[in-house]
Amino acid sequence: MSCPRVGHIHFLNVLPLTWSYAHGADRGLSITRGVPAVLNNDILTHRLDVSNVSSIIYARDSEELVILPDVCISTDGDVQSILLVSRKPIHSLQNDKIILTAKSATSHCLLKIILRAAYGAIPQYYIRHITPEDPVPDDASASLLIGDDALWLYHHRQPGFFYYDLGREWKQLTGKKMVYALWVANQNFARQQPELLQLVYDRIHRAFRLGLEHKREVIDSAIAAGSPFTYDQLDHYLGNVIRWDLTEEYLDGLHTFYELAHQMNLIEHVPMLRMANVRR
Ligand SMILES: C=C(O[C@@H]1C=C(C(=O)O)C=C[C@H]1O)C(=O)O
Repeated sequence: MSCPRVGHIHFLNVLPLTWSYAHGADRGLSITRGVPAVLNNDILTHRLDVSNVSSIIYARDSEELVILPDVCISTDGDVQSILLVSRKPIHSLQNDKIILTAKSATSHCLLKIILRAAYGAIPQYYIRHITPEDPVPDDASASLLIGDDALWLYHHRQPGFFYYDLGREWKQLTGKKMVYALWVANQNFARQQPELLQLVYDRIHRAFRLGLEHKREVIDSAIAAGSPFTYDQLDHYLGNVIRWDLTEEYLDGLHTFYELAHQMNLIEHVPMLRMANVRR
């Protein structure tokens, strides 16, 4: 039996899973680590069987994919690690130049929806590599960062910039929860290898549970490995800010996200949320 090829976004927002993979939960899986933009591409080009991907990617290729139930990366309000850093207050952005991190897909759409629907702005967007040390290039008004870069900026704000948490902005705009990432499987893999799909699903669930049971050790080991955050910052971020449960309320938030993205022509249609057929 060949190893299922599984993608893993190695941001701190899935640290309990990363820790468990490093402690044996990766047995029998072939894991590829990467940033969302790369894994998004890898699942669509069939280089992976299952992956943690940007939630907007499912809507762009829903015929080819199924969603793993009960797991996602989401928040109810503040996210801390998806930030717009701006030289101007958000309500004064108009047709300004805004740089979007090259690592993301969902946050690009989220920002476009928020600026258009809440602030009436249609800026010019450019995708570029940006660093937290120099977040807003001289030729731009604002930048969008995600993941550990954004979390670092959230805790190390530089004077002269305005910071906007897109989880909070989304909640203000819609009143809903937001799903940033899903675990999806390629439809062919799901159909042809149901027992391997079940193995991956069970592994991911058990790995999250194990990582959360060892939360103190998980955070200590990240700090010992050089993570530039305090224990309390990560303790709060993991579980109080970032959530991993894909319940009805989160699915409702995801559906609203797809509807607004469709209204703005960011996706061709609002997809049906098709769940993989696994024993839970
Ligand atoms: C909450 C976050 O969500 C991330 C945002 C993604 C995107 O914008 O495409 C993809 C995966 C998530 O890990 C984060 O960046 O920390």
